[in-house]
Amino acid sequence: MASLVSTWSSNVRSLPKNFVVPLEKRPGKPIPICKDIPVIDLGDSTKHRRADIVQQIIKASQDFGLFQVINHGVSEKMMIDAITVGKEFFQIPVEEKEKFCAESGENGCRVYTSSARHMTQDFKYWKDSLVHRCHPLEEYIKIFPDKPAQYREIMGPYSVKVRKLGIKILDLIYEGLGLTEENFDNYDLLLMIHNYPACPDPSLALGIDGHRDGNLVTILQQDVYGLQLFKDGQWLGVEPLPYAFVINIAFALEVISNGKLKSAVHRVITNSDCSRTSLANFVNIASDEMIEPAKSLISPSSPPVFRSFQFKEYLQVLSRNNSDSEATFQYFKIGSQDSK
Ligand SMILES: O=C(O)CCC(=O)C(=O)O
Ligand SMILES: [Fe+2]
Repeated sequence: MASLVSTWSSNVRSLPKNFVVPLEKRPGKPIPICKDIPVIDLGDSTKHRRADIVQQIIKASQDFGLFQVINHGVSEKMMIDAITVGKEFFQIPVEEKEKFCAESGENGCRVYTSSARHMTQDFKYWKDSLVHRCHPLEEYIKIFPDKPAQYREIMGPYSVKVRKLGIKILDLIYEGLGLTEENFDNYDLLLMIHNYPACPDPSLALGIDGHRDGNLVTILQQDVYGLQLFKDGQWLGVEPLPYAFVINIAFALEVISNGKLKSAVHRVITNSDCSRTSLANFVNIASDEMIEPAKSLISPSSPPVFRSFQFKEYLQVLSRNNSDSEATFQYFKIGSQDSK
């Protein structure tokens, strides 16, 4: 049976009941775009400019946990091609698309509606997602979808460039935190392509509820408005700037920074006019490595705020908590009532 929202959404005029989110989660009144979210120019990294960029990134990561970057080294053409082919994936014939819905394990390529753990939720999010790992490319290119025809040819080089950008940003952040000698060779990249079809009733639905990402940093390309950041008790709209990437500080980086940087709580709302596509690139530490507050940031006056764990433990706790990233955050926080 056709299960993906993108397959049938244009045929429905009202929101199916199982997509109505609980009252307290509904988007509420329209949220304007926030012009204060920093936009950082990564071009020109002469020595003086580099120190300035490091400062801007650290400040944005402390104040917002989210910022945008421009002049980041990924060409406009590459960005257009990537989002176009991502959109096209959700338009391939239904039988082709739904073939990917069968579970194919952690190292496969999967397509699903709502979130990976929607089975355990009473309601669904108004989105479909395609997910696969990207690094090392020689190993993973064969699991990339073979439709649309240009998918591998476009997303292969895109993922390499985006991973490079992620490492550049992490390098700047580690410099700002005073951490050195990081070896980035084994850092992972997971790509999620989200498709949020035009929604018959955006006031009752959500693309995805408020959450923190679990990895180090997420590099997000978006086409139309929908992303919101939770800061100081309110939601702020994140502007879809052409050719910019949104950089999200995620949980593992908050842990490594011992709480100096803040992971961004964010969500996505839907709209009734058009579909929205986003490419979320999750840069992460290798899955078997320990995630823990950096030793150089720990002292008697600055004790560890989080305990050490492997990413696979994070995923287990997240799953046990029904994908509630706040409960998962508290679990790893030292001194919190929910911590182990
Ligand atoms: O679609 C977006 O803008 C954000 C998606 C997201 O938050 C995620 O994949 O974790
Ligand atoms: Fe996210």
